[in-house]
Amino acid sequence: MSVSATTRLLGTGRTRILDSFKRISVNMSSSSASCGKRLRVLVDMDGVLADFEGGFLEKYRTRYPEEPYISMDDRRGFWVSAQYGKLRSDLYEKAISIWESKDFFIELEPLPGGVAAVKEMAKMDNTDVFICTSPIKHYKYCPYEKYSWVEKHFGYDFLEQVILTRDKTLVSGDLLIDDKPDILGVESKPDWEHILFTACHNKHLTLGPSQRRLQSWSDDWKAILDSKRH
Ligand SMILES: Cc1cn([C@H]2C[C@H](O)[C@@H](COP(=O)(O)O)O2)c(=O)[nH]c1=O
Ligand SMILES: [Mg+2]
Repeated sequence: MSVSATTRLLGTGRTRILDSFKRISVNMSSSSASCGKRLRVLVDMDGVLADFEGGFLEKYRTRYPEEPYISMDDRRGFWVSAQYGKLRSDLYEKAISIWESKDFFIELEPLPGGVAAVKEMAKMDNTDVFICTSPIKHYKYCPYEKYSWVEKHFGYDFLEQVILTRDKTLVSGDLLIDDKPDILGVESKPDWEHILFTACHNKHLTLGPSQRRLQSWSDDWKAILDSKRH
């Protein structure tokens, strides 16, 4: 057999061995997650830790004082822009102009109890917490300000825990605490259980029998975490 054929054969063998190792390690990691060695919690940012709706309304009313607005009580549906667009078509762009502006994301106020809860979660035994948040495509300020917001409220070291993605279905975890009712992406069966965090736009929705809510950070988030530990 030629040297190159032997090298190819050895290469194939090595690839097979590496593949077997990968399969074993993937199985080990998924089984250790399911027997609860470490719990991985993904926590959304806008509408869960940062007050996107409150920040939006305040800045929209300041910039467009003559225009109609939608109070928090009247908010329906996840997309603010869609509801403003239904109110009057040109308000769609006006709404978007608010969160595309400099300082919108960094100036969002923390929602009550969220920062303290996540800090506490991060200190719990066998628990990994990540802030999993979707940046807007107008990327001039948003991604930078999302990192800055985490540094401002959690400290520099917590930047390790930030996941910026527009597709949360690709992220693995046991729980995703998120205010968006439908979290869709390329993965049709994400690993995580979605816990719907109550917000002005979703509080009227009736959930399916197996779906769970976290009403606020005063609600029993520890019980939800414990229910996923084995
Ligand atoms: C309401 C609303 C939000 N967005 C943007 C703003 C945020 O970057 C994301 C939501 O992120 P999350 O991780 O799901 O909280 O969406 C938007 O583009 N249009 C809207 O109406
Ligand atoms: Mg959100």
